[in-house]
Amino acid sequence: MLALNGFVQAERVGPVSGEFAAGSLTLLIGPNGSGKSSLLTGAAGLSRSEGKGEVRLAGKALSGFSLHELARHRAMLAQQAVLPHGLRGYELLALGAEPLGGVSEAVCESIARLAGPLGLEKLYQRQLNTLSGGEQQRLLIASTLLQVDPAINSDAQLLLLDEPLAGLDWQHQLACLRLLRGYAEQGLAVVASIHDINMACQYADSIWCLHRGQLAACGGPEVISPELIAEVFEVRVKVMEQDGQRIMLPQE
Ligand SMILES: Nc1ncnc2c1ncn2[C@@H]1O[C@H](COP(=O)(O)OP(=O)(O)OP(=O)(O)O)[C@@H](O)[C@H]1O
Repeated sequence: MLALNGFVQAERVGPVSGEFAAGSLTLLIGPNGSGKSSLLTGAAGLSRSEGKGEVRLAGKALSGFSLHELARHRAMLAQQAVLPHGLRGYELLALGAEPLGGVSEAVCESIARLAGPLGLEKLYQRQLNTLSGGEQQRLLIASTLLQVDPAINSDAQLLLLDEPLAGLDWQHQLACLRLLRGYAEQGLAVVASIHDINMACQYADSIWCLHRGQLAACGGPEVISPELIAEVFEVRVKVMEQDGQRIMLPQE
């Protein structure tokens, strides 16, 4: 779905080549500064003046999409999303629906489907600047998901999220990961950066591990070995098995 061919962004990331496939959830891991945000920004078509190499969405160069087209084909949650001041929760969600022609009955149904898992109901009428960090993040995730909800946007192809789990409690981290899996199962290419390596191994179809701007490993959860973690993160891990699932614990 989204193909990168020799993608380079300034001196931050690349050259990187690979594909985020339709119908799959790819999770990006890597230490601070390894290039995850730079890669996501390039994949979203938000670094046109700095990016080199080819980025193609469903075969078409991303540089050939107008901003309006991009807004219908892909959505991106930035790591430090700026919240418009003075807005209430429901108004932020309405912004997510803007590229779809505004808040229709179908959009309201989509919001209602997101409301349970992301705990939105108590947030609709609240002013954004009075919300906790995690509450703001839940609204930002909802607004991003709404933009490419396959139920209301037939052009939706790609969903990119930079550290969507940051600031979320466990209940909402799991809800968010389940929603991302659901979007992938409906045919989107879903890509998110994440710092919890065990969660990445549990939920991802494919993991991309970045190290100093390069792809250090790429594939199923089995490519994430203690040796790779030691090399990339400079942390020793102990491996445990629980109910057939491998869990890595960092060691002092
Ligand atoms: N606008 C910028 N100008 C110059 N250098 C930048 C800019 N943005 C990021 N960098 C640098 O590029 C490198 C990659 O940054 P990036 O934000 O992509 O990393 P990351 O993997 O997302 O990190 P983190 O886990 O801390 O969010 C870092 O060394 C960072 O300092």
